[in-house]
Amino acid sequence: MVRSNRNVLVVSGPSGSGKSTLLRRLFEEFPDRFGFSVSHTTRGPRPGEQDGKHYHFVTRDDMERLIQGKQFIEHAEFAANLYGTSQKAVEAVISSGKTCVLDIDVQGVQQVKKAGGVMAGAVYVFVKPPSIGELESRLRGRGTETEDSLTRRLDTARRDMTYGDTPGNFHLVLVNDSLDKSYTLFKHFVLDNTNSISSPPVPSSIDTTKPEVPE
Ligand SMILES: Nc1ncnc2c1ncn2[C@@H]1O[C@H](COP(=O)(O)OP(=O)(O)OP(=O)(O)O)[C@@H](O)[C@H]1O
Repeated sequence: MVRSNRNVLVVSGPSGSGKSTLLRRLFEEFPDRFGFSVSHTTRGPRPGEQDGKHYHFVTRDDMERLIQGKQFIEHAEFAANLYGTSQKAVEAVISSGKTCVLDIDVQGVQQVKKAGGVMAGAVYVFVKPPSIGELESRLRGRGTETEDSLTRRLDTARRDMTYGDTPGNFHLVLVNDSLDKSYTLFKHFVLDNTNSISSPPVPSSIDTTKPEVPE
């Protein structure tokens, strides 16, 4: 059951399912209500990137110490660098009066569910494509993938969809078919189910899962 903290919204789903597209619209429409947390990374800053704004830039030693101290709700290694989201970074968004949005992959979801602390009672949304074939054409259309990376993303997507479709893993499973329709459903679900401390999530007509998220 969602117990207390409705100020954290986790959005997950296969790469290319449309998470960024839906969240971009949400942030545009409600700039004061939602915020992303600032991640930590051990990679160096790129030109124009500011510490504390784009990332918290830290050494690997410092980051490993923080991980040992359970300061991170999730972390992962990409291209020989560590990346992660700290409890404090999420708290900072909530303290500013906003719902903190985490756009994370399924592995990240599995980690944050074990994190406790600021994640207790977070709301979980899974965005899925109408089909794997449609996902492939969107990823091709986005123009960001090589044949290799496309094959990897589609393999991962099949696994992610099994996790997303498992009852109890998400409060809302949203099939992103028509973008306007999906955005409207997403927006209403999110507005109804975040920043409201006392009541459990309202099941949506397209919620194929029970409103229960195992810890
Ligand atoms: N409902 C939709 N109908 C058609 N195309 C869509 C829809 N939603 C998103 N797209 C397109 O699909 C592509 C993938 O969307 P997007 O980049 O938002 O996915 P994502 O889940 O954020 O992926 P990643 O995890 O890789 O960042 C984009 O080109 C986007 O414009």
